[in-house]
Amino acid sequence: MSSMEELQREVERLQLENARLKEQLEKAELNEQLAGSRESTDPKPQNNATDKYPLTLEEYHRYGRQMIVEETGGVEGQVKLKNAKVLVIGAGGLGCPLLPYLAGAGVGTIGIVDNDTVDPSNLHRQILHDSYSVGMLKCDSAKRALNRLNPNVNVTTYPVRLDNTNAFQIFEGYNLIMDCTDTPVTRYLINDVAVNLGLTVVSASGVRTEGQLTILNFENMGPCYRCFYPVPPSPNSVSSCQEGGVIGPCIGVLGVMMAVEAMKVILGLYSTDDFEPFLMQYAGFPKQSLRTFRMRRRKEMCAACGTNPTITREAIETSKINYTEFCGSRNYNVCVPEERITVQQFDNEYLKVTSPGCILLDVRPEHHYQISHLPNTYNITVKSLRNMDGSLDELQKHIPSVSKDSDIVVLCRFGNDSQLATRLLKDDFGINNVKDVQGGFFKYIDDIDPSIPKY
Ligand SMILES: Nc1ncnc2c1ncn2[C@@H]1O[C@H](COP(=O)(O)OP(=O)(O)OP(=O)(O)O)[C@@H](O)[C@H]1O
Ligand SMILES: [Zn+2]
Repeated sequence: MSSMEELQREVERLQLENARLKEQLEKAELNEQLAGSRESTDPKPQNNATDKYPLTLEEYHRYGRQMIVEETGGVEGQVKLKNAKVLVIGAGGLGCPLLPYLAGAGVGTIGIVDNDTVDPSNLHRQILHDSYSVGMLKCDSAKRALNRLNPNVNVTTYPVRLDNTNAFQIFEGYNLIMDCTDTPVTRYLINDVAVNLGLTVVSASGVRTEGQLTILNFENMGPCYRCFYPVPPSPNSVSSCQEGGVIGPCIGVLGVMMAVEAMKVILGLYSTDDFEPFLMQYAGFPKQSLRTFRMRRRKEMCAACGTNPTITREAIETSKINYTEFCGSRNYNVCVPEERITVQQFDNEYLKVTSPGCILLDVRPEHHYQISHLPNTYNITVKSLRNMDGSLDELQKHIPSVSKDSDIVVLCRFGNDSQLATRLLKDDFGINNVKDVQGGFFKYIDDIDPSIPKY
């Protein structure tokens, strides 16, 4: 392990320790407050739970509307919710709508894992946070909101990145895991740790206008994530919210559906006899639709939950299982340094002076281009370029002046797609003088002209 990794581990260990100590302090303070208020105002508390009434009067009042729904099992169900310990990983697009419904329903203990801080671009969908929590740890912001919603709930925060070394320690003590994260790397890790500990996982994901939801390793007998996806998706096919965008209420619906499934698991509405593995797919656009597919049972050969598992606790904790390697990463670095220019060079050599015959090509999707773009640029996406199969005639339909001798500078959002486009233009179209702008349009905005809108 490099010294940087060691330092990172140490920082995470201390953050965990810090979270635990803060928790203890808060509990001690709360107990002191309660003792004080009992002494002064209520020497003989009337509303404590008893054998006859297992909930406090306040709890009967608070949860009355859901207790009278027959499916919840009334008071018995409410006690199950109170005793439940649910760990939510990710307080983002899924975690934000999920968490208040868990707290509101009276789930007694909620753990939240997230190392990220609130960014203004999160707020259209991560509505547990608000404009005043920008810059705060999402864990702290979420905890503050949940405490206000329902002070009966015990909220523990883990402001760390979940990884091979801390996952078992964090999961132990919880009876249900909610996967609200956004990358295959973390999904496989959560699955494998949950399988090893025999924990059920409610898992969802979504991007743009759609998403999906399932229950994994139900009661340690249902199929796991690896039964469904033994090999990870190609890194090029995985799109994040940052790249693909996301509609707030569409991902919100999935977070809320996760809360429904969590309640059903806790209340015992699924049993090992009748649980049928499923995958629910939701689309918000153009018409809202919800389809549920029946899935296969556990795979005997599954590396995690099968009869001879290779993904053991030891293999995970000693990092024999390398999730980043397993899931792979995109190879964008397809241009050599001579094919790349900095945003300063771009500004000085191409924008400030008129270089005759030079073509500026922005390869972002059209609706991105419409939000903001530089003057005198053409807009053709990488996909469209690829579909032209290297035909200069096709390219001339969009850029009439283009020839094999043209001078082309390519620009995209972050400087990844522009490299792919540079390769296509040089290798497939045979245009010799093509350069890509490192860091893309956003780096240009950051370093040269911050008055242009960024999204
Ligand atoms: N391994 C992990 N450990 C802790 N938190 C994680 C881990 N993986 C993902 N998360 C958290 O899960 C949340 C996922 O939220 P979401 O998918 O809405 O994306 P985001 O990262 O908040 O936003 P954007 O993709 O727009 O930058 C994030 O808050 C992220 O920090
Ligand atoms: Zn499996």
